[in-house]
Amino acid sequence: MRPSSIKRSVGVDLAHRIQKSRVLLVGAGGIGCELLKNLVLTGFGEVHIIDLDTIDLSNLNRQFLFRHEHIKKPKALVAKEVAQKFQPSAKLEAYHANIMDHQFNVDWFAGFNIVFNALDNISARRHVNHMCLAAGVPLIESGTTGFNGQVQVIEKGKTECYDCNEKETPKTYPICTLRSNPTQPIHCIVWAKSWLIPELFGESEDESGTIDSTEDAENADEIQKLREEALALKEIRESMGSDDFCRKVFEKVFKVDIERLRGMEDMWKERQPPDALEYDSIEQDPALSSPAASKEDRREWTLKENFLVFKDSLDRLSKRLKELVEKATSSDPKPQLLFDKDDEDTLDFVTAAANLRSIIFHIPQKTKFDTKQMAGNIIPAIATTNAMTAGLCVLQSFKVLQDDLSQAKMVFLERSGARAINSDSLDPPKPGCSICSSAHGRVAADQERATLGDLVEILRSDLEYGEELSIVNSAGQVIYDPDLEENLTRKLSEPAITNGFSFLTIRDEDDQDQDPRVNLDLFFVERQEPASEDSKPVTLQGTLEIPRKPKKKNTEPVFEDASTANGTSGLGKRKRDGEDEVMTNGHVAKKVAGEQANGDSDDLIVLDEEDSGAILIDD
Ligand SMILES: Nc1ncnc2c1ncn2[C@@H]1O[C@H](COP(=O)(O)OP(=O)(O)OP(=O)(O)O)[C@@H](O)[C@H]1O
Ligand SMILES: [Zn+2]
Repeated sequence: MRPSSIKRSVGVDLAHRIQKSRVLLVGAGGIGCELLKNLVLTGFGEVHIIDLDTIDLSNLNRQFLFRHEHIKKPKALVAKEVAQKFQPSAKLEAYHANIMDHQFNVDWFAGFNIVFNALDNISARRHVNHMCLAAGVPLIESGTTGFNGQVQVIEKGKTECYDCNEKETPKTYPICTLRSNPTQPIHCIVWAKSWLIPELFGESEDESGTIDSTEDAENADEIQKLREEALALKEIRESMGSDDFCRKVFEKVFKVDIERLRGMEDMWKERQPPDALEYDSIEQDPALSSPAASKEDRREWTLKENFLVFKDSLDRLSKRLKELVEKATSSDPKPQLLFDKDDEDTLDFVTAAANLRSIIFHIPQKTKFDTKQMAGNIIPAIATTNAMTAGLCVLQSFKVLQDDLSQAKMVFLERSGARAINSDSLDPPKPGCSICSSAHGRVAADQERATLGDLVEILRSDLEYGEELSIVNSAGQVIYDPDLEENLTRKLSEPAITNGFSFLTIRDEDDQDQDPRVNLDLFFVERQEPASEDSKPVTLQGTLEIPRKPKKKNTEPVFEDASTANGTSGLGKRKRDGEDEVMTNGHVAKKVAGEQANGDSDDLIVLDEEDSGAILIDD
């Protein structure tokens, strides 16, 4: 749009504010491409775009800034280049990087007037939420799932933050369902994707500690058997590349392991026992078929076709791993192949292996197309939902630029209700939210010298903390408390201490009658004044006020909402947690002394750790 048209549409004052603003767009995917186009055409003065990914064929149907010739190029750079053509005078900056890198520190965030989130995972969203709160920059958060979309305006101290409401936890499946007693196609798909592929081409569960027999006494025997099976597969893995590798794998997972399960008669009182497969009889079946069936992704494959695709994809993956191993030097991490829905070899392998297992357990098979959706946790992305959501983000940003938060809304897009677009008033911050009720400060630390002890000293001398304080890093690990003094001499630059120079949370553990302070999140930044010889290794930057913890809950709204709440939204506001439990960045803190704390393993396989749009399939 020409500047004169923008002025006519939104008025001179807002047009001026838009033109003067410097905004950050995080994510150049489905929503991000639409949003960048909107921002540029609306006349936003300066737009910075960040995305860590490169363009994939599957992005082209909706991420309209990208074309075939851009495949494998960085999304952020191409998005900038293409959007620049819409508005040659726009000032655009692109970063092919992870927004969670420590170079994008709180001072960098503070340089923007508004941040727009167009992300696809919870951890990056939470990170940007936290940085924006600390930097005091308004955030427009958005997301879509199929036909549903949501836009939320977040401002420190005025509205709920992204973390005020608990997020859905990822779907997990008990190990025994996956490994011994599958009853649904998804169980076989997750077995192939999250167990068989890692066992053959990645880190085996024995190395990663996925199975823990001590956790579950009832299933201890069965879990011990599963561990023995995994060890036997590890031995077979040694023969990768040999002529009989495929036969050995097949006979192990589709015959020997199945016969053992079939022998456990108690398990099959209520359902048909599994039927092991015979390699030779399938191979000798004269039925006309070939691995070319893998090209037919909408049709169910026959037993023989699954067998041939299994053999062929196992061979392709074995060759790929061999090449990686040959290229790797001794200092490189151990090469491995991981499942990726856009990687044909792993998708063929998962489809065929899952179907063979389904045949064994008398479970319906799935086509390659369906397997891709299920294994990739995909809900089809709808271009129109992304476009409408991106438009709503810009409309909400106008309220922020006009300092008129009382007019800003939580907006929902949905297809099922009476109206496609519904809105709700913004709620004030949740008093129990550990992210937005914290105080935020900045700290500079000399990478070479600064120790945890230096930081503790500054907290006591400059901020008058008492003895009872604890420090938790951004991974949720307690790195200091009065009983954990051994870390005091360790450098802040150690990953196990500061977890990548992100931020540390200081907790005042004094009793209630001592008027303890709220949690303090200290974000690492560059030193403002140049370091001199006598400058301390750790220095607090800027002024810092740390409020005292409220004596009783205060649920009064911070600002009045002038509008009437719209009750027609089927989505409604997100579930409230209503809990006061002190959590750090969503994790209950674990202590770290000496080496990095051991990750607690449980007897569940996580279907997808980070995904925000997981399909919900009941176990
Ligand atoms: N930590 C991060 N830093 C920078 N960009 C990120 C980060 N996490 C995710 N992104 C980007 O956010 C964008 C989200 O876009 P979208 O939801 O359309 O996902 P997609 O990966 O492009 O598509 P799909 O997942 O449907 O194949 C992606 O381009 C992704 O690379
Ligand atoms: Zn909050």
